[in-house]
Amino acid sequence: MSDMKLVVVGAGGRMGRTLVRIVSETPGVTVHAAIERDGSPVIGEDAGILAGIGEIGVPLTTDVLAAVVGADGILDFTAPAATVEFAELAAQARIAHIIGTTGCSAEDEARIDAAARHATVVKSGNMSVGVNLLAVLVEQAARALGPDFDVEILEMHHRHKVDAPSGTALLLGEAAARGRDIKLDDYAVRSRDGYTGPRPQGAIGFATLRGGSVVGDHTVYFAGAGERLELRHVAEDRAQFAKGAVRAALWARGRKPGRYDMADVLGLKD
Ligand SMILES: NC(=O)C1=CN([C@@H]2O[C@H](COP(=O)(O)OP(=O)(O)OC[C@H]3O[C@@H](n4cnc5c(N)ncnc54)[C@H](OP(=O)(O)O)[C@@H]3O)[C@@H](O)[C@H]2O)C=CC1
Ligand SMILES: O=C(O)C1=N[C@H](C(=O)O)C[C@H](O)C1
Repeated sequence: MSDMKLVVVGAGGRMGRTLVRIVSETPGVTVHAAIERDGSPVIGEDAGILAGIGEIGVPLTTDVLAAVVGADGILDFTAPAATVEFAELAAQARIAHIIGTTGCSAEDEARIDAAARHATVVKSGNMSVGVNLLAVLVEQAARALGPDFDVEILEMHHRHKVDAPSGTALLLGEAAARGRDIKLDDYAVRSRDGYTGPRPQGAIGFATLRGGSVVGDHTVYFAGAGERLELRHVAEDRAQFAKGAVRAALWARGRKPGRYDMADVLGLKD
């Protein structure tokens, strides 16, 4: 089979540069085009040079319509407003759309669901193998320990991150809620300030730290009376997210349109 041709959108960003590097290093996939937004100072630069791997002959452009011609998939770690537009484009082109973008609203999610009628969409708040396995363990722990153990999720990311709680923290919260057979939205406490009163029974709490260059730290606490379990993941390198995204793209190739996540890709669903 020929190489899978992938369009990297947001190719000048932290994840975009990492994706260009990982796609270039991975057999079976190739960088078909590299897209940045209108007005970006990196337009015209070679995507490989920007990614620190030397020239690959793919200049950054703004022309995403031309980019999807002949492409098999889009790798998208950008921003919600951009992602919903790329989803519609992927649907028109009937190709795979791998979405790592976090911070999407319910309305954005509905537009992505609609696009997934025609595109093969894999979307996850975290594309690493480790976090997706952690989510399985969190679901099991929540089921076994029950509501007597208070669930709190602490995350820390670099100073540039614009959304909170992180997509990963929410993914882990969903896993805990599944384990308890409840809906996260009914129990989530996403921030605390001032005279909050005691902790509501069964709450799933979130706490956010931002600073420096932290790639991504997540700890799920199960705090009981007299004992505490802590499940933790530390991302040391963005390459793990990019490798997960490439794995998702290869998995999505030729698969019927629909909405999938990394647990589907990794075979973690029963
Ligand atoms: N699911 C996962 O495993 C992971 C998800 N993420 C998520 O990925 C997203 C990006 O993170 P990160 O790389 O750190 O952020 P960056 O801000 O470094 O990169 C985003 C890039 O997308 C560009 N962009 C925004 N809008 C458009 C558009 N309409 N067309 C083309 N390019 C556009 C930005 O350009 P400009 O700077 O000009 O706005 C920027 O270059 C975040 O939502 C983050 O949470 C990150 C890591 C892992
Ligand atoms: O913005 C980031 O950097 C990251 N975002 C994702 C998230 O919101 O969880 C994944 C990872 O932790 C890095």
